[in-house]
Amino acid sequence: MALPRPVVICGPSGSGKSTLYNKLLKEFPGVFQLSVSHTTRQPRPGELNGREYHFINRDQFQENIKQGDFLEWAEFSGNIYGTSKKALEEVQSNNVIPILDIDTQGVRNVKKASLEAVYIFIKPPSIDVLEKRLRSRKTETEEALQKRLSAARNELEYGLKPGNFQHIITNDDLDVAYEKLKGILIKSQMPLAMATGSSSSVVNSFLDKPAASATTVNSSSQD
Ligand SMILES: Nc1ncnc2c1ncn2[C@@H]1O[C@H](COP(=O)(O)OP(=O)(O)OP(=O)(O)O)[C@@H](O)[C@H]1O
Repeated sequence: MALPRPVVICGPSGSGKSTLYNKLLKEFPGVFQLSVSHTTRQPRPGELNGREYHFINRDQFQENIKQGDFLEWAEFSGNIYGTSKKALEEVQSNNVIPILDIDTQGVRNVKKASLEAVYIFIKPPSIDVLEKRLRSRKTETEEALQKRLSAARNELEYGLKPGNFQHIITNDDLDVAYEKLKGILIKSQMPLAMATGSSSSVVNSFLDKPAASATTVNSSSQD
């Protein structure tokens, strides 16, 4: 049986990726699932192995990388994070559509693995708006915020380059951006059945369909 096509959601920190896919997960429970990454960092209080992350040690992670078990991996602040083929297949084998939240480096690597994914880039309306949103999220120190803004410029350069993503959504008005996301998923043959709430037909409608042609959609009202 063919497996559901993963949805790759990428965009600079603060562009609204998690806000958008969390709406999707909430509106369509059992249809989508976030793929659980592996990490060498220690679990934080309340985090469960296999739920927030698969927690493994560095030796094991490096061994798994050697074995080719990871679709993509990267090191941040002294810890390795990555998406394993197995984690993705586990979601797919339950006939659930995996969502991958990865950065542009991860996208480059996932593309090498020829994953038949839908690639969506979330773009902030501007760097100024991105900065405002990150500041009001109040999750970063000034230094971390500056790092994220500087990384954002590179992410945008890759994300907006024609051909790198099948779809680009400008996250201006959240509700409009979310409707655009759903529209893209419908065009990608997934959720004709979303309206019916039937997860199996959602997944079935998503199987073995050709990649949608490149589109750029904008959540702003002039769109
Ligand atoms: N369209 C929008 N209008 C206003 N605020 C928004 C919009 N979309 C997201 N936000 C807010 O912007 C902040 C950043 O969004 P979010 O945390 O979803 O970004 P992210 O891309 O997942 O970031 P990260 O990669 O750092 O996890 C959040 O506080 C969120 O509530």
